[in-house]
Amino acid sequence: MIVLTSKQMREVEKIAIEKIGIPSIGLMENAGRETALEVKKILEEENLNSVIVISGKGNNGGDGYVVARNLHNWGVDVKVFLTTSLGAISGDAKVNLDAILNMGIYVAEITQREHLKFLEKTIKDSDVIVDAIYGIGLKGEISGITKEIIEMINQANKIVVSVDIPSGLNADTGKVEGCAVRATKTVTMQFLKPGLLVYPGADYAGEVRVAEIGIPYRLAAEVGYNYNLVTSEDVKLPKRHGNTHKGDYGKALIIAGSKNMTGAAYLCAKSAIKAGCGLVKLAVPQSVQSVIQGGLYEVITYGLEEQNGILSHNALSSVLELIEESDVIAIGPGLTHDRDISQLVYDIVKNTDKPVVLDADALNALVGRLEVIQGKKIILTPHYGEMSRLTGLEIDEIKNNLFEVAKTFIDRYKVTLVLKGAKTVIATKEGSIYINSTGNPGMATAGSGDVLTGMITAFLAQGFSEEKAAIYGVFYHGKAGDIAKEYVGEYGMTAMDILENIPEALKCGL
Ligand SMILES: NC(=O)C1=CN([C@@H]2O[C@H](COP(=O)(O)OP(=O)(O)OC[C@H]3O[C@@H](n4cnc5c(N)ncnc54)[C@H](O)[C@@H]3O)[C@@H](O)[C@H]2O)[C@@H](O)CC1
Ligand SMILES: Nc1ncnc2c1ncn2[C@@H]1O[C@H](COP(=O)(O)OP(=O)(O)O)[C@@H](O)[C@H]1O
Ligand SMILES: [K+]
Repeated sequence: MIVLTSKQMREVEKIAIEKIGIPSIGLMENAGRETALEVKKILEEENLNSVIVISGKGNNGGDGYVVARNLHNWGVDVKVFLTTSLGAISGDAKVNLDAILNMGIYVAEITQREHLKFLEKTIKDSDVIVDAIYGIGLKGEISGITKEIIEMINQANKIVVSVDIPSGLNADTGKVEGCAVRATKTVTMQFLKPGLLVYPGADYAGEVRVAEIGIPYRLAAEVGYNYNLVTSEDVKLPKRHGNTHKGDYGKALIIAGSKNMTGAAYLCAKSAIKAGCGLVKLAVPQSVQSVIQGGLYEVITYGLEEQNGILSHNALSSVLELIEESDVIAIGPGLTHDRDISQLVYDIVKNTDKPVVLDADALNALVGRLEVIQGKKIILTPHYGEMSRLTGLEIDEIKNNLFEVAKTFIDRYKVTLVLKGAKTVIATKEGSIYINSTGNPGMATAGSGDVLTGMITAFLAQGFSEEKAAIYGVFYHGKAGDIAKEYVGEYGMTAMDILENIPEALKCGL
């Protein structure tokens, strides 16, 4: 699903209005009416009837006047409060402000602190608040009286419908600019915005609905959009052809495990098989081979050179031989981290041009010498901690700038990046960003990432590009977690529960 940044949104609006000739006031009418219909639905469902619209001085505020006009026409008790003076309103917003004034709808200015008491009382007496203070025109932090108004909205414990984006949210990053409205529902115009889809923005946006306001969809391609929300529509699975055999679904080699982390290797290999890989080979330290083999009926295991239950650099030639007979490789889950492993991973990556998924300790192994991945067919799957080690950035810096961090990384290394988190972000070599829409907090459990690595590897083995394997792997991993949640809930969910629901998740894609 297409997602536009505020800059791209302005570009499509400009083309729609200036090149195509769609009247801007018509777009505002549609935006306001769509929001009003949403509010009406809520009022009817909850058997409520009074609304307060709080408008700012720009076009977001203009949408608010249209909401008020439509609700008034439908018999709703509606009042409008401005966070600015009436004289400051211009353009299409002014046209709509004049219309509601002419209709006799109540309009008040909240420009001084002494007005706040009255606003507070009106909010208290209203059932629903429409937030039309700022949209995509917000610049910098909110301060002063508007900040106090937003805090008042949040403390009121009312149903809040935000127009386009919750006021105070950065539409591009999801960052809170000083303060932001906590919406029950956000009606966003024509295209999703990135800030609504990642935290903290996603928390503030509540339920998001995209309203069609009359801007042609094709304009998104014209401005070269590069953000996408991955939904079930985007990850349809190809039907398998009858006349095929296991060789057609790929041979994967997984290099994983150590004496204290046999489970990681198990989870990863089993997940690859469950996600449809034709043949999975698992290379582990010799001394743990028999432990890991138990229960892994479908996987061929190899015990390689090791020291104290950890793979040693002497395993390199065996690994390279196994790679010769494989289509794709995954390295990392449960390897542990030491200097020998680090050199082993480095040399494996250096010596192959086949698609490789790098996870967990394989990422730690490459800290400080990432040049080796440059331009290769590589997918990295770091969580924020691993990303911090790879880039030297603080975890908070990564969390607050997911898109920027991901883009800077792929610009430099030209690989595929899966930046794992509550909202996983995938950045592709070509500079596109995909935001995942599945998954739940039950998946914040040890071994969940190993399952993901197995799934991405399986899609790669089945002939998907790195980009598609990453997108499909992340989506269906989340989907398997969502199905697991139906059975075991979030508290008790384990990586095995996710793994066991991979087949059910994949059935949804056919
Ligand atoms: N242009 C169009 O074609 C359409 C725009 N629409 C609406 O218009 C919105 C964008 O409108 P605008 O561009 O007027 O912008 P906004 O209405 O989002 O707000 C911008 C106004 O707030 C002020 N402002 C920005 N940051 C501030 C800060 N930190 N502190 C104090 N004041 C600040 C600006 O000076 C400007 O006057 C969209 O989000 C959408 O709701 C819709 O009506 C649909 C059509
Ligand atoms: N709150 C959450 N909501 C959705 N997905 C989550 C959440 N927390 C974790 N996940 C997913 O679970 C996986 C955890 O991976 P990782 O941190 O590598 O775990 P481990 O190293 O224990 O295997 C990632 O794919 C992540 O996106
Ligand atoms: K808003």
